[in-house]
Amino acid sequence: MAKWFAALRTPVGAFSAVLLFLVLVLTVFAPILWHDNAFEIDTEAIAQGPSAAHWLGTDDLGRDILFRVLVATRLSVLLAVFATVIGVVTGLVLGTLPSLLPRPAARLITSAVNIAVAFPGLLLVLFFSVIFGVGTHGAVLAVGFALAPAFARLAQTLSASVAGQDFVSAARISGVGRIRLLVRHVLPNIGETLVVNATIGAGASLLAFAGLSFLGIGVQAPEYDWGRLLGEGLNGIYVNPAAALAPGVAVVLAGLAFNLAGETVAGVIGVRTGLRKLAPRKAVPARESVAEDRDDAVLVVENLQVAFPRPAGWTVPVRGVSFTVHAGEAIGVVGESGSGKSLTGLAVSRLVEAPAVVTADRLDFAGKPLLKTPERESRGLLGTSLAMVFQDPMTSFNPTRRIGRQLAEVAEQHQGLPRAKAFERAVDRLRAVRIPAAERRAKQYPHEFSGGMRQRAMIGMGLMGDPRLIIADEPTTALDVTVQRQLLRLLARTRAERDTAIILISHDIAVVSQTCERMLVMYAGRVVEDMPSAGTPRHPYTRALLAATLDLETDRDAPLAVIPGRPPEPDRVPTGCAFADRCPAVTDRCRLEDPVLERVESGHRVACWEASSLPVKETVTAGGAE
Ligand SMILES: Nc1ncnc2c1ncn2[C@@H]1O[C@H](COP(=O)(O)OP(=O)(O)OP(=O)(O)O)[C@@H](O)[C@H]1O
Repeated sequence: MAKWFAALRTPVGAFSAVLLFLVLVLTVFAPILWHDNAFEIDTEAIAQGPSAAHWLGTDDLGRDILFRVLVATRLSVLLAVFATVIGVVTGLVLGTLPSLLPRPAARLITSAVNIAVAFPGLLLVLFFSVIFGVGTHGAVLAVGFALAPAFARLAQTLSASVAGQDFVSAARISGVGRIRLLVRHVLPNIGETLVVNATIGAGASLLAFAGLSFLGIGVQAPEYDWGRLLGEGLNGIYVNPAAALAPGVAVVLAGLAFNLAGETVAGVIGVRTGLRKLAPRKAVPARESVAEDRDDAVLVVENLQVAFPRPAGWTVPVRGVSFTVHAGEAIGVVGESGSGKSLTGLAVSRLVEAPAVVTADRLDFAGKPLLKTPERESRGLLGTSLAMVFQDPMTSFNPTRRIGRQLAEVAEQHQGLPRAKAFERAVDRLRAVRIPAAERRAKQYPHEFSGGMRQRAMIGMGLMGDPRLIIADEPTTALDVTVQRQLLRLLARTRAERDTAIILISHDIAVVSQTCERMLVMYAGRVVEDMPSAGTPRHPYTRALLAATLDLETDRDAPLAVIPGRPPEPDRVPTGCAFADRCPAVTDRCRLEDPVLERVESGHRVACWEASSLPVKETVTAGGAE
């Protein structure tokens, strides 16, 4: 509810609410209050301009234009609403039927919808008007059915995206029928987006009605809506321009009310129809101590924050991260899901897009301050000197283009190599990452590669330039253990041969400690420990993470160690240390003050007030210190 109040306090939200309220009040009360005034004929004042008696003048029969415009609100709005309901229901049926019908019938419907979507809306309205006949009923059906294809396409796309989700597959496997699947699992998940689009569709149908009535094929006399009034007003525009302007303004304001209301609802429920620029949140949690800075630093990050706008304020999933990566160094970033590991990697690579806001006191890559360098220049630098390897090797490549060409594109773009030379280099890089029969493989599509080969090709793509840093975000999660090893070995070899630095983001603290000499432990958007992989952890969270890791020496009969509780959501981080609620060593100070990341010994920083008082050798587990 707070979100709705917050949305109503924004200028767009407040304006749309007031406008919509006015339109609804007029829809209900205008015909009751002013019906007689609107029909009263004043033979003394036929086709006159504005006067004290008739503020917007009179029509050919001497009827008051202002009252007629106000009374016409009901018919205009109701017609638009009816047509929208017809459009949404028909669209929903057409959009969801393909998932229920046998394949040939489904294809027929999908093709029909695709063809209908290709026609301009106005043409469809005119086409259906001819079929359903001139008049109010014909116009409602015409506008309604003309809206349907767009809704059908939207419903199809939305249901297809939901149908691919694991919970739908799980329901299907457990034997849930198609109709139940649709009603219970698919529709509830697409309802919000459809409602938002329906609100916006109502604005469009209001305009369509005005157009039809204006052309004389919509509402017929003696009934009248804004479109008819507009048509009549235009006949005498030189005598009384207000007679045409007033219904025109009414159409625009009511359309605006529907569209802005849709925009506001979309903002609250998270369906964005446009970007809003907001200033980043100011509040910064306790600054971490400044990162070490040596001559060979490839990346220096100081007080990095990533914030996302929400209707009720800002959520800051990365809250002031500082670290340095030196040439040839391998750093692991570990932490539970949602701790901000990936966002940190993406922010460093400048891949976090608006409306998110990335700020940092310092974000230097290869000596260049990325946040102050013009985008073109920083793109060029990152394109040749930074490589990213993502978790899902299938989505890392464009499925419609051959692997070799995708690699070659990097050299064409950033090094200006001609097409043939760039392709040669691509083959050479594929060979360097041990892709067998590289020349043949370069001509294949991503789906012809195995998962491990795709990841190696991704590293190959990074090697098209001369990377000084490779950021690998969970690169081995989707791979089996043997392929995982090969990939980690390839990263290690690349690092040794080229002095490339590596940031390995992973859930798996064991993989990180084997591959990297240093690790950053992240919790709730901050680095809580920065330590040598072979060192002894000081932070209770790192200790608990290690205790919860299984290895061959783990006692199979003992209960599994777990960290009690859950990390806080980014917009509900408590005051003080974010780990306090789950920490066995918590003190009053922890709940009040956020600990600063401080050096405890050379190359080891910890953000914990109790780090120095905890015995160094102890392992902290779920139940507390042992
Ligand atoms: N585009 C976004 N808009 C809003 N919040 C986001 C967005 N992307 C990420 N977040 C939030 O930021 C937080 C950190 O996300 P991030 O992906 O960095 O976590 P992570 O530590 O990499 O987790 P995982 O290991 O599951 O990938 C999460 O709570 C996530 O919901």
